[in-house]
Amino acid sequence: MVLSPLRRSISRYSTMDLMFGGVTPLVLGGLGVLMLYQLLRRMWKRASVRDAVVVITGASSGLGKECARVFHGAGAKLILCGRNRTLLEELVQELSTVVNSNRKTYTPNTVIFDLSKLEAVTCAAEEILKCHGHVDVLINNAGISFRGNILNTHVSVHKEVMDINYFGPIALTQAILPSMVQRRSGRVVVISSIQGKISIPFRSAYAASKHAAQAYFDCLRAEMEQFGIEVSVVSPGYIRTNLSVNAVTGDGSKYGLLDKNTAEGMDPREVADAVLRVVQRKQKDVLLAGLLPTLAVYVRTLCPALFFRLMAARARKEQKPKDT
Ligand SMILES: NC(=O)C1=CN([C@@H]2O[C@H](COP(=O)(O)OP(=O)(O)OC[C@H]3O[C@@H](n4cnc5c(N)ncnc54)[C@H](OP(=O)(O)O)[C@@H]3O)[C@@H](O)[C@H]2O)C=CC1
Ligand SMILES: CCCCCCCCCCCCCCCC(=O)OCC(=O)COP(=O)(O)O
Repeated sequence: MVLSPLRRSISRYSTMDLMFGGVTPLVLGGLGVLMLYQLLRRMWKRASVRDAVVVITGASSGLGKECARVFHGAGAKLILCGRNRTLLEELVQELSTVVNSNRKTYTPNTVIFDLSKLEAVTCAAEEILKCHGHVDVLINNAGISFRGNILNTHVSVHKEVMDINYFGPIALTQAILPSMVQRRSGRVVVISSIQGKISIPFRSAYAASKHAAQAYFDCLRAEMEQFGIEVSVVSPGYIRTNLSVNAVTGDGSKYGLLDKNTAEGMDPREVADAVLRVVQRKQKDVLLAGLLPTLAVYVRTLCPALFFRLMAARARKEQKPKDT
């Protein structure tokens, strides 16, 4: 189309005017307002854990112990759970001596029980509720891992891992939920794993228990929303703890070794800080892992055939000496 010189200059003028005088500042201004709104919304949405009653299972070591330190520092009223009374009492002692000039801190309570014993879990839930009359945040952190070839694994071992990583936490959650529902308030956090999203060879019992937990807590999130109760699933990659040392093998014996991946894993303190942020920001489902494990989760979803090939190759390469 050929424009007359006058119409060309009007058209050019309108375009320039629209870009620099009209639309651009409007768009930029709009974006600025939107960003400010999002920032303020995030700040308003933040939940404080100060004075909140926070239950942490598996607080005697590793990630649970670091969560205890971080949530204590943030001013939470802690109820620390585990089987090892001595380790938990040492932690209470340590936390009681921490001086925090910024905010009031509380001496934690402890509740000792074995997650694999369902009656003990029910009694423990009653004891937990008696501490402060309610629970604001339940962090299902305790867990055990597994090392073994499926061919040499007793079904009783699958059951043991499932009892500790799945049935125990869901029994505890269900025992505490009614009081949360009554108060129309509360948050349930579960420390799952990247292996709740993908399954890698020689981890069958562990990966299965973490997948089960992911499914259960996703259902719980949907069912609890109407009562104002929120659910967070946190899925970390390797963390530098005793998880591999405490892992169980196919015949039920302890694995007892610190794996290289675990030794080179994330600092538990950083993961604990991230768990605090998950609670404060009310995040629902969070991956805490490096590029490769995160990529693996996407490849498993988008290109499963490739993922299965990679895992089969890994299985051939990584036969554990204990399994041959
Ligand atoms: N380390 C890692 O690489 C990763 C860990 N995770 C998850 O983090 C969570 C914490 O593990 P982590 O700190 O690494 O490992 P640790 O072995 O250091 O800690 C495990 C905790 O679970 C408790 N626990 C184990 N069995 C039972 C039981 N039968 N009843 C009650 N408590 C029990 C232990 O306490 P006690 O002995 O006193 O009973 C201990 O405090 C687990 O759920 C794990 O799956 C997720 C991804 C990566
Ligand atoms: C073409 C691109 C392909 C990319 C796909 C890459 C596939 C690589 C596989 C990576 C596997 C990551 C496994 C991570 C496992 C993990 O972090 O687990 C956390 C734990 O719970 C550790 O428990 P464990 O008992 O196993 O120590």
